[in-house]
Amino acid sequence: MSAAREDAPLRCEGLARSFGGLQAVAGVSLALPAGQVTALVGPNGAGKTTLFNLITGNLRADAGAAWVRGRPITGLKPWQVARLGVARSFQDLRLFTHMTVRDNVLAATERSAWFWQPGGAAGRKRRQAAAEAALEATGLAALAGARAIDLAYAERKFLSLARILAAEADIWLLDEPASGLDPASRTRFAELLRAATGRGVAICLIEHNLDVVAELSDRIAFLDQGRVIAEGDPRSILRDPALAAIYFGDRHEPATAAAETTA
Ligand SMILES: Nc1ncnc2c1ncn2[C@@H]1O[C@H](COP(=O)(O)OP(=O)(O)OP(=O)(O)O)[C@@H](O)[C@H]1O
Repeated sequence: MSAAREDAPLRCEGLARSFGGLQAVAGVSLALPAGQVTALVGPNGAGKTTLFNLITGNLRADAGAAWVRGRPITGLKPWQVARLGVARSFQDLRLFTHMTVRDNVLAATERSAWFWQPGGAAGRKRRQAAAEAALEATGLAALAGARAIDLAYAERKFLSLARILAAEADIWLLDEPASGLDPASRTRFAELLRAATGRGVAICLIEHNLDVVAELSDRIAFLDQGRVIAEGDPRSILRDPALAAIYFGDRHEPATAAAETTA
């Protein structure tokens, strides 16, 4: 194994999980380098969200292991993984919809409180400051007193990101964080990611929009049928015709395609 892989803040080896007869994740080994955005790309059902769930402890792995800064996390509960500095967002956002924007962000700081922040009044103050900074950075400060349920779609996406920012984690797992964002919001989102990688955060992003992937990612891991089948530089992966065929659902073997053409 390369030194870079060993040094990565988050690393997994041979993670696997099936549901009944379906092998959703079939032995994934992956490292997330500090200060880089890794896009997890692949067709629907490739196992991307399941992989996140295995890393964060939301699902138990059948096989394999994962480490945060060299510490084994396999078998830990989600809150224990969070307290090691892994922050995660969900496709369905999972906000506390009837709480205020500020309280949503504060709740995220509390989950990560033990190892990262001092306790008592000083800890509370620091968490409040982190929450306010996250609200500022995501453009939500003016909406801090609004209920999450009353936010527009893009604002909810930024609230989800503000929760991640406030947790002061150095590993971010983001499940389709940019989907449905208008171009201006996407630019703001890209700036926030760049600022985070500039601080050394390791980011893994599940993303279906390949323009967003090209714009945001430093590297791609291409997942298909539960396996990483290609990994590396976005330009070469996005130009690979075989991967494009898998991504867009055209899995015809040449013989089959010929047979169909002549039928
Ligand atoms: N809890 C579950 N029970 C049964 N099957 C599941 C469960 N979670 C995921 N699966 C199945 O595992 C496979 C991988 O799902 P997963 O959601 O990880 O894929 P994905 O790559 O994230 O897909 P998408 O891009 O559509 O979100 C799919 O066939 C899915 O139906």
